[in-house]
Amino acid sequence: MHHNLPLDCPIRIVSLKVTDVRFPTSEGSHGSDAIHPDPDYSAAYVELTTSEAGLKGCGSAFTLGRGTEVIAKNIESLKHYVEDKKLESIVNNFRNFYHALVNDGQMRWLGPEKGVLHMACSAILNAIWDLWAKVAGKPVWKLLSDMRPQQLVDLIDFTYISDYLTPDEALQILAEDGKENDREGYLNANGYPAYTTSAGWLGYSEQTIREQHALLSSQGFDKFKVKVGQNLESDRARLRLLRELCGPQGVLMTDANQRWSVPEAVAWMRQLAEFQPYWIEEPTSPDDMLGHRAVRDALQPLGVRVATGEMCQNKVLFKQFFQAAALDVCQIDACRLASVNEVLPVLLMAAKAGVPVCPHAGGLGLCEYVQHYIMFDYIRVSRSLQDRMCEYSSHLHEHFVHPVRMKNGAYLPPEDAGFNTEMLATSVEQAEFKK
Ligand SMILES: C[C@H](O)[C@@H](O)[C@@H](O)[C@H](O)C(=O)O
Ligand SMILES: [Mg+2]
Repeated sequence: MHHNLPLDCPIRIVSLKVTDVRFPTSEGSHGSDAIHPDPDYSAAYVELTTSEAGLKGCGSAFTLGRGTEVIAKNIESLKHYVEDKKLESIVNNFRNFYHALVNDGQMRWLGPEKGVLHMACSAILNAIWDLWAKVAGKPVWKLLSDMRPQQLVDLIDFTYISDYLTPDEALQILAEDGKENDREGYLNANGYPAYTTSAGWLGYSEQTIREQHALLSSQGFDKFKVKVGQNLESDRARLRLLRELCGPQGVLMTDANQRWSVPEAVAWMRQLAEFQPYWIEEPTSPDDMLGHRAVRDALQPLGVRVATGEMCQNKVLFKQFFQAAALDVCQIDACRLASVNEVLPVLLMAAKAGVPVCPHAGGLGLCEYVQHYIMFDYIRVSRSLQDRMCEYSSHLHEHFVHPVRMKNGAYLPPEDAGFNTEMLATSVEQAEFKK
């Protein structure tokens, strides 16, 4: 593998520090849905200090408040994978490093590759990617977009997925096509299309929905997601309101956050179909592939797609969702999948399956992460914007050193080196949860 860092002296990771940060978003019902009535947007926030003064890698796992300390503890148990290691030795053998980390012989019993432990791995890997991109002097999407196909394939651990995607197939998908389509230029000029959830949280009053809709449409948004699943009459009222506000051309999505059984999902969505929802997100358990498939089959005649993925535990489950044709829209989550090394194969499997990827981004820092994935997906993987849009929520960006930049309801490609995930020191200090 030849990533070859442009370094004179190798950079060593000196220490890993993890902080439990929590913001009281539930006070304003921001982020609320049918199954999470009081989310406090939080994170286990990792900082890797290095032998280079002032240079650090920052990453996180997004959480909802209580329980963040559990992920933080898991991260501490994995410290020795990075402390006193050279960055070069990690990224030049990234596939092996990744495999060793997510398969730690003792910790693995708590997973494998799922739940708290996998999110802990994600936070650590996210911080390594931030560090690598900073050292390379590029934003992560650009670091990836500039890699040769083989370099990208070398980042991927094909364990448990090679029956669906082989390294050769991955190479073929990534093989550079002519530069005649200037997709990077397109993104710089127009940005990547987004939709927003910030007018549709379940706990918002009619007045808040109206105010948020007015504000967000003045910022150029014309696609809105509405939380559903708690009360049918209230769902119908809120969808009617947003349909009125958006007009017949506006795009409306619905999100049930796993609230229903399969038959309930179908019956409930039949009652909402007249408002023409573009998709229903997480209609049932995130682990129930065949259930999703049944909902998809039942709703197809109504023109309602099935979206899922924010709680899809790993690349193996995503593989099965593709194999079972159980989803129309793939919603990767940047802190549940274990960073770039696992998002990459999911993007590639989605491309093989012909499924658009529309990342999940309601949460702390998720917009900052996923913008890198959509830019890269457009430039090197799917090479398409057809049926694609990335979630945007407007909360807590002010706590980041380099927050997302939006223009006319679209994400502009990030320009700063790194993963845009470094938080302001003052914010970390203020939001640190003290027991
Ligand atoms: C608790 C969270 O805000 C979720 O409601 C949120 O991530 C949501 O599912 C989304 O799709 O944005
Ligand atoms: Mg959702």
